[in-house]
Amino acid sequence: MHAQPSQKYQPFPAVQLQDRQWPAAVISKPPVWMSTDLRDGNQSLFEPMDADKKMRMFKMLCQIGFKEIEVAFPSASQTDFNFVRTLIEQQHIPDDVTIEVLTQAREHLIRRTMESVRGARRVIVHIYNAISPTFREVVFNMSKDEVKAMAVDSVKLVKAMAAEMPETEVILQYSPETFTATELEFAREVCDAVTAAWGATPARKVIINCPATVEVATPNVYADQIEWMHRHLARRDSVILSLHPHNDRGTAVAATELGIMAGADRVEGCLFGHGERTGNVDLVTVALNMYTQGVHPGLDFSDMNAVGRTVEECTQIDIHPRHPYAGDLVFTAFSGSHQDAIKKGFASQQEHALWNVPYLPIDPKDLGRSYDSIIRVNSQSGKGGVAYLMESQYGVVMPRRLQVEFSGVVQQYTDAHGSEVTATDIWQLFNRTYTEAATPLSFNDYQLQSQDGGQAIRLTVAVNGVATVLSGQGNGPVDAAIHALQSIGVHAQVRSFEERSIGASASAGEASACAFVEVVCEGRVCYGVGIHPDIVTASIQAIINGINRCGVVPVAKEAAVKVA
Ligand SMILES: CC(=O)SCCNC(=O)CCNC(=O)[C@H](O)C(C)(C)COP(=O)(O)OP(=O)(O)OC[C@H]1O[C@@H](n2cnc3c(N)ncnc32)[C@H](O)[C@@H]1OP(=O)(O)O
Ligand SMILES: CC(C)C(=O)C(=O)O
Repeated sequence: MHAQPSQKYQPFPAVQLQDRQWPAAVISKPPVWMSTDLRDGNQSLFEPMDADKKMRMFKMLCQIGFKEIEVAFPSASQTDFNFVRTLIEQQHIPDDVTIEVLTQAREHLIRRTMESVRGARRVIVHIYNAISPTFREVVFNMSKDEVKAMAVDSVKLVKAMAAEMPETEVILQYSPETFTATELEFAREVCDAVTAAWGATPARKVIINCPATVEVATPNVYADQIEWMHRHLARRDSVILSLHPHNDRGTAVAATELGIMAGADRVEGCLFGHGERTGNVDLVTVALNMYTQGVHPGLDFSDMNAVGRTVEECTQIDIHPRHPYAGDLVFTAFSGSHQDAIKKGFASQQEHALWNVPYLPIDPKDLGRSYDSIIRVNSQSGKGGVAYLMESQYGVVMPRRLQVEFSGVVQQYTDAHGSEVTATDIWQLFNRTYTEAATPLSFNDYQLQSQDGGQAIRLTVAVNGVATVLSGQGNGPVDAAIHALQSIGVHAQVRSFEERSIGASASAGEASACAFVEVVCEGRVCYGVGIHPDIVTASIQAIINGINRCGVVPVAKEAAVKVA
């Protein structure tokens, strides 16, 4: 890198607009959206879309709700020309959708473009020429007047050709390409000349599209430029003021939002920000940002996964896992405090109340995303995340002290393995630790009888693999089992006992009771868990697992009856 970047690059000059209004504006309605996925998006792919992919993308854009779609640069290739013809001749264009075609402001290209749209019901013909000083001097070697004439002559040609095809409603769009790098006075002069040459009226508006062909400044500068145009363009009531931001500085979304606040009526961009270099503005993000402020964008992303898949297949470029609203990881929290807050947020969220879940700016369900991957566990995670997965995937709601204990077990595992643990891994770890602590004692069977206002139990256990029948009495089955175990020298107390039902699920099996017992034995305190359709069996299994985990060593007592 240059040691003195100021010797190579200069700061973008501020726009003289002292009384700018946009900073206080609020976006309260969506702009007109124009998807240029099939043009700007397409022209920047390794492999431009073939006819099938273009059609697939076109149909999806219609389904999402785009009413204006730039479908091709027809003079660029036969594929593009034919695609426009197919759309028109095979009547693929819904009544409420207007296709758009792009051409340079050059006569032979305009003629070819107009030929491509013959027979269409309605079409936006989009002409552009670059007008900034660099293009005037370096690319065209033209004066300002010559560059303006290039635009105006092209408009006149489109107008004349449109008059010869009365069956087609032709809407004119003009883009002063490289607008953001152009003197504002000159940009306005060219645009006003275009508006006049077209004869725009409030009933027959012209679209003036001001592109950030290359994003060259902070988004507030773009907003100033747009507000300046909004306030200075002639016949503003006959003009649809449009934005076409690129993302060279990574601020296209911000520039678009500020541009709308500054007075723009319309936005051009691509899904997931495809387009030249760093891409066009991502329309998904702009639209859903609006949605999260309570403004419906008029575009439907309720099956985001399907939209993402189609775009990936058509462009052959993957969506980044952290791409706003759409990436695989954007509804995922790995870190403990985030997981804890999300878990609590879900628990307190009422069905029809305003959305208020920490760390999630949008309800994933609104985009057809499930909650499944919201919490994922690695070494950065805490008890909340582990508890969330146990509950959401297996229906097991752990008592708080068990959450703390088990999260330590998971932490040891993630530290040892280094990578993410799945819900299945956690479930296996849980069972290995709490429900399958089968030595030295394991539960076989029980029989209960009411006796003297309490319960008498006949408990069959295996002690180091040897089946043994024990008897005991108590004020309930748990108490009776604890007493029965004393006959083999196991002196345990129950410090806490909770039993919950866990619903039938693919992972946990049939509907069951889940007993969590905190056992004090041999000077240690350990949880044991039992899961079984029968609640007494679940409780006794939990006690025995807890006792085993305490490291008990049972001894044979006379009261114990060995079974052959
Ligand atoms: C910012 C944008 O994304 S604009 C859209 C850009 N998209 C594309 O270019 C994709 C399709 N393009 C093409 O297929 C071709 O470039 C065509 C059909 C437009 C033109 O093809 P060619 O005539 O072979 O010219 P070529 O591609 O070499 O471009 C150079 C010509 O374009 C002109 N040109 C270059 N930039 C511009 C511009 N921004 N505005 C108008 N004319 C331009 C040049 O002056 C030059 O014209 P000349 O041959 O009369 O000197
Ligand atoms: C043709 C224009 C609108 C363009 O694509 C650009 O300036 O980026």
